[in-house]
Amino acid sequence: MDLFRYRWVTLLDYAFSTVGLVTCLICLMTWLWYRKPPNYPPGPRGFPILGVLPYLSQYPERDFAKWKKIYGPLISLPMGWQKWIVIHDYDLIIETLVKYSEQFHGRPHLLFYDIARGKSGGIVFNIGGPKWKRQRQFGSAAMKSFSKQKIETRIIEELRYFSQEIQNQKGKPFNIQQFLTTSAANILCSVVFGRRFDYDDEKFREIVKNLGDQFKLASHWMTMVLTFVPTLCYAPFPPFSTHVESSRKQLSAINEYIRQIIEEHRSSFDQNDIRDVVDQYLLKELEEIEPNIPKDDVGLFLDFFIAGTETTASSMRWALLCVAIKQDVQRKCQEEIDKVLGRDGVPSMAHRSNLPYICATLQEILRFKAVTPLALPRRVTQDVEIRGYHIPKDTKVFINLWQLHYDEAIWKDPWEFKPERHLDDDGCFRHSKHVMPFSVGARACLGEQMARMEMFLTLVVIMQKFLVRLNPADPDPPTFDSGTNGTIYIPKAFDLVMDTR
Ligand code: HEM
Repeated sequence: MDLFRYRWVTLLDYAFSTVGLVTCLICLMTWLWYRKPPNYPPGPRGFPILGVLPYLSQYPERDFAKWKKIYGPLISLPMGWQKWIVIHDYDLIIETLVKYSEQFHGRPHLLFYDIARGKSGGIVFNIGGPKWKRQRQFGSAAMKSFSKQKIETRIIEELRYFSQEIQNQKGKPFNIQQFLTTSAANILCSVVFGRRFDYDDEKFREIVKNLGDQFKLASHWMTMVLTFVPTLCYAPFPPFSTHVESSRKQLSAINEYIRQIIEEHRSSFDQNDIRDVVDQYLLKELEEIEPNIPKDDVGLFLDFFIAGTETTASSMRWALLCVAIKQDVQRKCQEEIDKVLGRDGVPSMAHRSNLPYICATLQEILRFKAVTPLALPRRVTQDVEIRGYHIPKDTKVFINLWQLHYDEAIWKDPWEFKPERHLDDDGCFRHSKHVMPFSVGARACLGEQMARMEMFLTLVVIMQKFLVRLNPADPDPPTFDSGTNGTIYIPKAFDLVMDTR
């Protein structure tokens, strides 16, 4: 009997001490969680471990903008275990990204960034520092070595094939996504690799599809879970392991494709005849200016592909959705083009000054439907003081471009699609520094000039040749809000009817 009682007492002792220990641990974790570093920017505290994640909707940039109204333009957020800050307002964006560009030029370690980064680090996902600076300088010089004129010629050439593909649809409803992505990928290929590919080239189609799938994967809810609770990536069972593995497989297929193109260039390389960006790279490699990049690493070229294809193609899809929904805007674009170019004139960048309404429409599309509402995340590379707040090294940073584009202090009726807001009283186009889809500072988009040229010429060609309508038979027609938010904000799939004018 005594032995029985003794066992019970011991068991109860164990139970009480375990509960006590767990309670202490939870208290300690909660205390650690709620303790902010001294002088840290204000912001919502969220829940222990999960931080503010349970509060976030599918539009985190809109949630952040609501918190900005409570806490001010510089807010701190716990996202899972990670500490983030969010920067709002034009002045603060310039102060941090331009004035303190050295401190704000890093990129964080995030799941898909780590997968895409490769051995050399590349440009887009590079964590920052001297390796990034060297590759960015090379990328920037290589792009500049192509005159605007040359890039323009390649874009116009590609748009001929593109228009033909659209004409081949003969006014039947179709999804334009694949054509826009192929066109954007081809424009990049002709500048970077010196060649384009046919729209029905099997291998190229597969690569373009892989690229699109990468963005779909990055927009998947699982990516959000793995990004903010990265330990789950090491779980050796689905869906965690399969999610990461699919991304790796797709990227390695694209890498292999690029590697082959570089090898072909290497075998026909002539330093007196530099044909494209790859040749520029081989020249540098020969001169041993870039000795730290392993010869088999194609990260830099993969970056151009990832950064330059889906962004431009999705921006154009938003553009077409906007003019399909706003037929009055489409009509004004067409009237202007008819006056300046007629139905058969070949458009060029020189026509820009005579096409103010087209320029205003494009700027409105980039404001209203920026595919990069939170730019790309940055990382603080050294401790820094901003407006009296202390931001420790390695803090992760969101730049809320969406809030700038919808700021009621800057824009009247920001929720309306109104190209006219970018015209002055004489009907001349007014460039706005507050429309910033390419971001600013040391890490601003390297392809801005090319993307702007591509979007301008593509919109002019489409408006000149086609009438764009939503599919009248679509039971669930797309709206301005039919988008999915992930690495970039892309429109959901929709069909268009495009009749020849
Ligand atoms: C409409 C189309 C595009 C948009 C909206 C866009 C936007 C952006 C944004 C927001 C960033 C991040 C900037 C930051 O960290 O602050 C970026 C980076 C970058 N973009 Fe673009 N981009 C577009 C097209 C292109 C094209 C066509 C290319 C290639 C030719 C390109 C190449 C790059 C590169 C290489 C970076 C990385 C820069 C770095 O980290 O140093 N982008 N882009």
